[in-house]
Amino acid sequence: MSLILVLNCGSSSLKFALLEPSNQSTVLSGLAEKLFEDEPRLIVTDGEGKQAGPLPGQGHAVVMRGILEALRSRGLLEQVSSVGHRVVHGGERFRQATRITPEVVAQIEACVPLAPLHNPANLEGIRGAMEAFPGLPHVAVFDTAFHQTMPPHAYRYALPEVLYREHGVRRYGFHGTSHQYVTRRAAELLGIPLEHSAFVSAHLGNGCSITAVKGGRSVDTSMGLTPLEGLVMGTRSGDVDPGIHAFLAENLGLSLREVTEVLNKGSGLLGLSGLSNDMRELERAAAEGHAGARLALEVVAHPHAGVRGVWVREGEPLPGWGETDGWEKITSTILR
Ligand SMILES: Nc1ncnc2c1ncn2[C@@H]1O[C@H](COP(=O)(O)OP(=O)(O)O)[C@@H](O)[C@H]1O
Ligand SMILES: CC(=O)OP(=O)(O)O
Ligand SMILES: [Mg+2]
Repeated sequence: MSLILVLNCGSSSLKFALLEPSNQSTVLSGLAEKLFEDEPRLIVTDGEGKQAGPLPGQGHAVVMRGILEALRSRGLLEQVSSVGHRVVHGGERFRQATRITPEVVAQIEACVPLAPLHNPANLEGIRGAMEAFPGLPHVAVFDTAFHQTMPPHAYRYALPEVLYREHGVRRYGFHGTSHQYVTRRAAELLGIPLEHSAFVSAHLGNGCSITAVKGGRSVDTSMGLTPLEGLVMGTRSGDVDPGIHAFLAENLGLSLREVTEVLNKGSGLLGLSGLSNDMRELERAAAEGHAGARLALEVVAHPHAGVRGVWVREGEPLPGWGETDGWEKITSTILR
């Protein structure tokens, strides 16, 4: 068998799958979540069922070793013929999946400042897998690529033109593979030809984004220059008044790096609740009366949390709604 290993190094999790390309079946898949918390675990699913085991440390590199062991113990290591990597930020350079070369790695590194929670994790996955499978083709699939069809009025910020022209300051959008997949699949299931379809797709996990997809092409999305803009997320603030940076710097003496850290890692559900970035835990705590957890759920359900923003920006009602990733029950609250 000639199998494709697919790796998705997310901000808080690592998901992988081993695929049989001839019939698109999944031979093996797995998930390691809460990678930076106590006692991270790897759950592997194969034909026999699910097996969960502790990981000997935190972070993506440790999970990579766990995945290789899971493949080795099942005699699958030698059957891997290529590796696909989810990469979050590809800037304007990458409009499609791209074979990874040292030059491509350098470009992904150059985008680290634009996706500080993600591109470093993606690079760890790439380096770990390239070490494990040095002779195989590795391909990067970019979150940003699907959104390259957005028109300028959707991707340009109302900022001086020179910032776009010389420094690439624009909306890029993320979770593109996910939005593309769910809207294609939704059109298929509804029997609508893709070119006549129109959907709003919500990707709700630790990172959250919403995208307007018309005729199978992304026309607008909530995430921006970085995956910080838009919806309230696990540890990310989503939209805030841009004046907040100056306020925090001038009144609390925070450096820009510290402000970025607060907005990316200490905000969102975690910041609001003071308890957790995990929707499951917040739902439990809210049911038990935890005030912070309740507030966090109310804030994500509020229209200002941005779910309706893309819809409104697009200017016309879009009939379809697709949803994906971690959150399972929250959408009905949001759409209320
Ligand atoms: N069954 C569930 N119900 C509600 N929320 C869930 C559920 N499972 C996972 N989640 C949420 O999804 C988050 C994980 O999102 P995920 O997209 O898998 O991670 P990442 O964004 O790092 O890839 C968790 O922190 C939690 O908030
Ligand atoms: C771009 C992004 O937010 O990704 P994730 O959901 O993996 O955090
Ligand atoms: Mg995610």
